[in-house]
Amino acid sequence: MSDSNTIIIATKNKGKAKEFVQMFAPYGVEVKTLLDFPDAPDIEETGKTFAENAILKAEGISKTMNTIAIADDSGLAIDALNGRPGIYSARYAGEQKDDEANMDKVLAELIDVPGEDRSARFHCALAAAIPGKETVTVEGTCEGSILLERTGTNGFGYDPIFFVKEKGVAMAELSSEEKNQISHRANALKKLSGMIGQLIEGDAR
Ligand SMILES: O=c1[nH]c(=O)c2ncn([C@@H]3O[C@H](COP(=O)(O)OP(=O)(O)OP(=O)(O)O)[C@@H](O)[C@H]3O)c2[nH]1
Ligand SMILES: [Mg+2]
Repeated sequence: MSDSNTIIIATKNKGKAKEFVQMFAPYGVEVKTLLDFPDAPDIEETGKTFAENAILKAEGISKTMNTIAIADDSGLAIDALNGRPGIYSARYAGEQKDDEANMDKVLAELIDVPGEDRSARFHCALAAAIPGKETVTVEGTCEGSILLERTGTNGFGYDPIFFVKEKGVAMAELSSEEKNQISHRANALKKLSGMIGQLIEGDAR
């Protein structure tokens, strides 16, 4: 199905796909996503945690495509909203998964919340499913807060309204190289880096 230096990421999200392509490049690994396999099934995200959903997606795709698959389940947890949108981040403003509508909803909900109470963090769970082996799950976070208005044009999702504590700017003001060093996704992937060799298609079988 693919070359030996290829990893399948079980995502249909274009923003995530682009980041994984860049993050795996230093390992000499080519990334394929479900955007390359339009007939891949939609796996229902019925879990109660990021990790449960990542496992459902990784194992679902690994089984149907008979391949190693890594899935990402991620989202934004806002303290003043008791952790919402959390695992519902993609569809927060409705089934259409509209980033602009999702940001508008968050900004409206926080309209009366002052700066010091707008703390938030991105979460990312990655699950790596290898046929015949136990699925491995890792998690990463990125701390920050919710800005009063959109700032910057890079990235995807909620990046324009997320202030990155470590960098002192909006996530959408970071270049992709900068985001991919400090993001929740990058922090999770660092924990998988020791098993990249095993995850390359073909090596584990
Ligand atoms: O500003 C952001 N910067 C990020 O780095 C980021 N990572 C995740 N998110 C949000 O969380 C949802 C994931 O939901 P999710 O894990 O179910 O993915 P998805 O449904 O978009 O695609 P898939 O991977 O399931 O195919 C996404 O749609 C976004 O709204 C992000 N927002
Ligand atoms: Mg999803």
